[in-house]
Amino acid sequence: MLIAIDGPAASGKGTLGKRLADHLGFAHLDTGLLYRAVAAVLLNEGIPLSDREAAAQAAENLDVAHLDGPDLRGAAMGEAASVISAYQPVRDALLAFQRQFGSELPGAVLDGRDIGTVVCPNADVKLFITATPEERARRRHLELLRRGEDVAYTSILADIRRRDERDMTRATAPLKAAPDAITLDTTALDADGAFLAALAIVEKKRSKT
Ligand SMILES: Nc1ncnc2c1ncn2[C@@H]1O[C@H](COP(=O)(O)OP(=O)(O)OP(=O)(O)O)[C@@H](O)[C@H]1O
Ligand SMILES: Nc1ccn([C@@H]2O[C@H](COP(=O)(O)O)[C@@H](O)[C@H]2O)c(=O)n1
Repeated sequence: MLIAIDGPAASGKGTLGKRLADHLGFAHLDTGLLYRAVAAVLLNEGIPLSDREAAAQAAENLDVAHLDGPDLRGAAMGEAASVISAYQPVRDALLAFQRQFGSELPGAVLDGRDIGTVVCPNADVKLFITATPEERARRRHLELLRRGEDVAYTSILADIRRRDERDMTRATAPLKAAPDAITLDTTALDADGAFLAALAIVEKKRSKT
């Protein structure tokens, strides 16, 4: 079974994806980490994010075995990832790995921006996770504070709005719900509530197949 989760920044896709995968015994891929890792190569080597060729090359040579490290999860890397993810050759270079991850396993959960629309259009369950920008900024603010990054709430909110706008309006694989996705607004749900609501959708689908 393949579960596709899409949604805007800090909506809780990764948290939900991991929790669903752990509960169901599935593998989980946070595809945002792929774009963050490509951005990290450029930033670490002092290459401008506007260098499309260097970004494409970094994506082609990406070592997907090393997608960890606290730096990748930081605010600056999210912003940089959003810039290079708009380049078609970068997306092309990362597509095969994502598709393969989903198809060769008995169960997988992938989360990102274009999973239900481009990467796994035939996913068994498609979820589009949302929350208001203010609530998402509140969550990200708490998360960054916990990690020792003292960024102002207003700056995080502006960052989230800018990233959403860029991700939704880009020409290639824009962030949007697939026509057959179920939208889950988690503004008033905590992480447990979001998990239970998503699990109910998955279980309903499983009982029919
Ligand atoms: N329903 C929820 N209620 C409150 N906090 C939540 C909820 N879901 C996730 N969180 C918290 O919000 C923060 C952002 O969640 P998460 O990283 O899962 O979002 P994301 O959509 O994967 O973000 P990004 O797209 O930027 O990678 C985390 O600190 C997480 O613990
Ligand atoms: N399938 C995806 C996943 C991510 N992106 C881009 O990467 C940025 C960072 O992603 P996070 O989920 O880690 O926040 C994001 O803003 C997108 O621009 C993507 O294009 N497609």
